[in-house]
Amino acid sequence: MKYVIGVDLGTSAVKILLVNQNGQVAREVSKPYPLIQEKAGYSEQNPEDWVDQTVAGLSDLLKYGDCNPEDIEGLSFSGQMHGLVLLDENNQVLRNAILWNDTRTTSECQEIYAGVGKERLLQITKNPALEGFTLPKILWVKNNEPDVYRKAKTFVLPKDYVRYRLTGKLHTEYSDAAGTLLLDITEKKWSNEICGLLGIDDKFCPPLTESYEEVGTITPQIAKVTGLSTLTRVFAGGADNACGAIGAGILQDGKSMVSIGTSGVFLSYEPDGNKNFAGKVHYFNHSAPDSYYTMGVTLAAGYSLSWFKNVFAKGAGFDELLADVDQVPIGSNGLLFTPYIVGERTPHVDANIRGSFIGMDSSHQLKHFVRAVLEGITFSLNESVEIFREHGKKIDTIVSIGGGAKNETWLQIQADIFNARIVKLSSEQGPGMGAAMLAAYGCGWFATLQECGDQFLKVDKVYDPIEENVEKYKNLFNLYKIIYPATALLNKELMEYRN
Ligand SMILES: Nc1ncnc2c1ncn2[C@@H]1O[C@H](COP(=O)(O)OP(=O)(O)O)[C@@H](O)[C@H]1O
Ligand SMILES: O=C(CO)[C@@H](O)[C@H](O)COP(=O)(O)O
Repeated sequence: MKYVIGVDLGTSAVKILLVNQNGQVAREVSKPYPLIQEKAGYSEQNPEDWVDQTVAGLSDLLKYGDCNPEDIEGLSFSGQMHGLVLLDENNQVLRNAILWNDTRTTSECQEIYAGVGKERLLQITKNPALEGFTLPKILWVKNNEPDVYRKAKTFVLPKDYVRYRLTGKLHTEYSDAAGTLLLDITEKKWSNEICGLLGIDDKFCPPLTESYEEVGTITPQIAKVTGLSTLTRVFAGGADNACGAIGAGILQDGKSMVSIGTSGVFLSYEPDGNKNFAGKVHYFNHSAPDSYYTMGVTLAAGYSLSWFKNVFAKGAGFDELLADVDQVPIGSNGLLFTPYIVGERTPHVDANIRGSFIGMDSSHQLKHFVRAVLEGITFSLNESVEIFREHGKKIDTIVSIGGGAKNETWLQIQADIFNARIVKLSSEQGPGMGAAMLAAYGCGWFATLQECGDQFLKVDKVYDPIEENVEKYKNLFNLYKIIYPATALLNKELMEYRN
């Protein structure tokens, strides 16, 4: 039997899947790493932690999996998007990576608009300047850490750095380049115009390739420590949402998915880069050939739940924490939660907004708060679904992936709030599966990714919306939407009290 490996460099952990030629997951390993949050709005990770944990995970996979290393034909990557990894002339890391959920760059976003112009930026990149994207982070280092910036010769995205350490070859690929705000996404070229207007040397941008291109093989040194073969072919891989979409079978017009990982995403396939959403949703190159996707992003989706668990139920597992939520009625006995604990992106581009529990009552117990958190995260994603529907998209079926797809009650809540059929696949690890599919396609096992999906992806269960619940949630959603405008000013004023 032949195998491929998909490495998903998530925000909470690296998750590695060993997948056989039939698409069955033969073994999976997960290795966590910490977030570094020095101040409110800051979010960093040490790239060395990613490398160490990926190497440790691959070693475990090889040690305890019963497959011959030579039978692993290909390996590819999926990675958290937008994170800035700055490298010097010897490709040494210059500082911690600044992540996608770091919002320190509001003034750099203004600098981008002032230098490039809002309209021109949207024409070239199809996206607005958001704090989470890579370009504002590059400018932040330029403005605030000039000594570090002077030494920087190039940058890459998180999974590109790990791939570099495994192969010795440095690249990025279009799906992650699209999230930098430096790519002309329809021309598929770094924008010399944006670089020029913002004083960035265009040699600073790394070489570009396609997600399914072979970029190298495993170095002898990495082969020695992990047990991998130096013959295993390495393919570039993609942004986690592009890979998640591949792993959820979002490969044709009309297909949509929701992903609840650390962030939350509602994503829809686009056959071309020519639609106009006026920057209200993100518009990026897909990792599948000649295609795109659009998405709305909730910054703290699964992260709101893990934050809640760590603060109020430390030591409990997710299954234990969620065990009673099906006994709590819709609306959590009059308790609403907004998941803005690190600011928000869609539909409210606001680095200052913070979360709320509205309607706390002395009768509320832990389970009411937990259900309110699940409902609030899902309401936030429904604001993205609403934008797509307002733009004429028909959304009646949504594939659900990520950690949030592990819980049955939450899947039914998704069906009822989105008013759409929710499909759960046999593996909820969309991004890792998408990376494995890119490797399988790159190895020539299938003529198209679609053919690979037909073989690899299996529906486990579907959840249909329940009419009575849909009606109740429609009313609650209208109340939920009042919270943002009602709390925006309050949260702005509270900014000075946050460290
Ligand atoms: N059993 C579970 N039930 C519900 N949610 C879960 C469960 N396990 C994990 N999660 C949620 O999934 C999130 C992690 O999802 P994952 O897709 O692994 O994230 P990432 O790719 O960002 O590292 C956690 O923050 C948590 O909110
Ligand atoms: O910033 C975005 C997308 O624009 C995030 O979706 C990141 O790509 C992180 O993903 P997860 O770790 O939550 O999967």
